[in-house]
Amino acid sequence: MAKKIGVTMDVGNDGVAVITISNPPVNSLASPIIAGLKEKFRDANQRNDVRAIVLTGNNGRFCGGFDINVFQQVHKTGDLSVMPEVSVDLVCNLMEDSRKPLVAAVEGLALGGGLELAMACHARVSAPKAQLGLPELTLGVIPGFGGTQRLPRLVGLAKATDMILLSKSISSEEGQKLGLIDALVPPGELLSTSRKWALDIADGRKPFLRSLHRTDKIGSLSEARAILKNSRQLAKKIAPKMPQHHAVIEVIEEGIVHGGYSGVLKEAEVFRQLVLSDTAKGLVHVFFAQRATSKVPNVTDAGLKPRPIKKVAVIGGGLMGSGIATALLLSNIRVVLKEINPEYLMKGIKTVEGNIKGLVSRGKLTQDKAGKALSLLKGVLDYTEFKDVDMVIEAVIENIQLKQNIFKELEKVCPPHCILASNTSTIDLNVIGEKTNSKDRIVGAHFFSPAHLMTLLEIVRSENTSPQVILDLMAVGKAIKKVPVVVGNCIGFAVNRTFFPYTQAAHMLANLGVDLFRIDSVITSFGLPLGPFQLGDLAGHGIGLAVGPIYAKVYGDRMFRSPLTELLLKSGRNGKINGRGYYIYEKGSKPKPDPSVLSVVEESRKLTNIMPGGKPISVTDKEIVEMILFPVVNEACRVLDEGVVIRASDLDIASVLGMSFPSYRGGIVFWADMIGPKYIYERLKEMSETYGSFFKPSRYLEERATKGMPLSELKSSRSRL
Ligand SMILES: CCCCCCCCC/C=C/C(=O)SCCNC(=O)CCNC(=O)[C@H](O)C(C)(C)COP(=O)(O)OP(=O)(O)OC[C@H]1O[C@@H](n2cnc3c(N)ncnc32)[C@H](O)[C@@H]1OP(=O)(O)O
Repeated sequence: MAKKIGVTMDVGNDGVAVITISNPPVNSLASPIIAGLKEKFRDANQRNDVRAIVLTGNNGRFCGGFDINVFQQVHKTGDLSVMPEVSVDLVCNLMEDSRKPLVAAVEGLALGGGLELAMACHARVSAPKAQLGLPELTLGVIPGFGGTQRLPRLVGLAKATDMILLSKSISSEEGQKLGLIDALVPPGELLSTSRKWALDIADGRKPFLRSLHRTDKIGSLSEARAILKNSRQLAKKIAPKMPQHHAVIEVIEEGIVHGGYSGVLKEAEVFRQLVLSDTAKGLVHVFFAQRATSKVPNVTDAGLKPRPIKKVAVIGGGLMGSGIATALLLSNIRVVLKEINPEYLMKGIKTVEGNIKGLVSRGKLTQDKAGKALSLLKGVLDYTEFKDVDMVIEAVIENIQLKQNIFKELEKVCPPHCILASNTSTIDLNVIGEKTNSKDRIVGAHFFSPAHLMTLLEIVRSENTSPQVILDLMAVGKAIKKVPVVVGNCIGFAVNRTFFPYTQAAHMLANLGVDLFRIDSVITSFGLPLGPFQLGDLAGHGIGLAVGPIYAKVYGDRMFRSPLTELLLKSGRNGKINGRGYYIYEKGSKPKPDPSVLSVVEESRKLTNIMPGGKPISVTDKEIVEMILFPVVNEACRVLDEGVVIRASDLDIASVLGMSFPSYRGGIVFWADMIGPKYIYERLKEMSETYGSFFKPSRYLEERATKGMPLSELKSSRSRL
């Protein structure tokens, strides 16, 4: 059925015109909606039978904000003319300065431009539990319909800057306490109360308040300056690299110093600059890329419905298993945690308890909810409880035979509908299920550590996994607040496979004589939270040593065999776990670079002997970024070429959520396309001529570079999905 898009106006006998936005699913402000609003407000202002106006949204949602597709259009064309002129002629002139009172009837959500329209009304009536906020900064822009000026005038400067900088939504209940919402009424009374309110204003029984003209919540100039000083510090702390966080404070300040209207004009000017920034391009891409992951051909469009998953068994109470169990429990799913002996089981349960207590102490979970979550956990030592589980997630050590035996056993003890998932990060799913007749219900559920905090869930399908099983796991993933990305079966899957050259390249650079702490600092300046060496410390070098040969077996042609990890372990450094790696880890203080590790690096350099003429190479910071991240792009090309992901943007999301690749760079493929495949290809070619085949450009990259095509444009190729 075609979506009904438009703006309607119904004028009642009471003289109230109800203007309704319809643009499913969130009533976003697409160009025809904005044009429709202008037309209806003009009409309502001119008609003699209209005394007052109510603005609302269809289907229980007021408005999810400006249509983000328009930003994407601007990014593709660079043409700003598709951005409508709204903030003055619609929001100020036709709405706020209208002689006829205007009331917003809010339900469901009023976000971004949606809340901005509501704030331009002369009063706001809301149904309970509506979500109110200005999340524009998450898209690399700032509010553009006067929100930077009206929110401070309605809720006070400190609260407004907090909501805007942190893109934090509040409920309509909180909105009422703050003065953003004038009345809270049950949904059934929303329109009648709003109509009455509008007429009360028209008849002088209630005040005719124009938000932009208000000053009562702003305080003195010196108070305002003190608040803005704190905001600047907050922006510096939470988003040092984001231009929009700093720009929005300047815009708010303009309005405080020179008045709201001046602020509105500055807001429009700054908005136009920011919307074309690389940050906005990256963040808008990530917004759509994340939503695209929920569309999986032949799975989500096959007319299937997810089956309910009420009870899940987790095998293995180690770091991963207990993290997975925690994530499930927090979403009210019953969990059976299985271990092989009471000691390990107790340790697993304690870890789950610790995870949950940690959330309580950080204010992220109430004591009540923590108690409820823990009451859903049952520790077991045998398979009796498995007779009615809907899903099993195996999270034991990476041992092929052990996993094969477990799956063989699971086939016997679990009901036939039960999904059999493995949290393996390296072992082929076909091998894991080799000894079973249940290959259609075997699937990879690859969580990232710590599993209760990291949002990515790689759902790994083999050629035998059934669409129903994939759909069910996607639904569980969403229920436990993860972003599921469906990927194909290969060593390392999408994320670890794409990023295995990250550490390798770093080791090569260190062996070529570049200071490892400099490498980490250059990479964190680029935007990753941890450089490759600190990341290695966090994962533990024992793991690095164990998985190395597995990768070497399949990707050996492009591996740099570095002795560094082995030497590190020999010198008693396993990373954060034992307090020493490249850095020193002490409780309560930040990791400190350990200068004594340099002797280990020297030993490695002697063994590899790759420094040209025995002398350290000299590289710029830009070259360091390229030498570390272009090999990652090169592997991403292979992942795309082999069809390990459905679409390039899935790899972007996977890199952002699984590797913390900076979201404002849009993910690994988006970033590479911004630089241009040709440049990357040429640089890798030069590097491979100087430093060897580790850098050799892949066929896919070469082809894209020669044809001038972006990496993200997939041809239907050797799909594994
Ligand atoms: C002066 C110079 C000139 C200036 C002129 C310009 C000035 C602009 C100033 C205002 C700027 C803004 O408002 S910027 C926008 C601010 N708003 C936001 O950031 C809200 C973003 N949306 C969300 O957070 C969420 O989608 C939310 C609304 C809570 C609903 O969440 P749900 O989980 O229910 O659903 P989702 O899966 O996320 O979304 C359902 C579908 O709706 C789409 N969708 C959601 N919000 C959308 C939006 N704002 N625009 C387009 N599409 C949107 C998603 O892509 C999905 O599409 P499918 O995947 O295809 O189904």
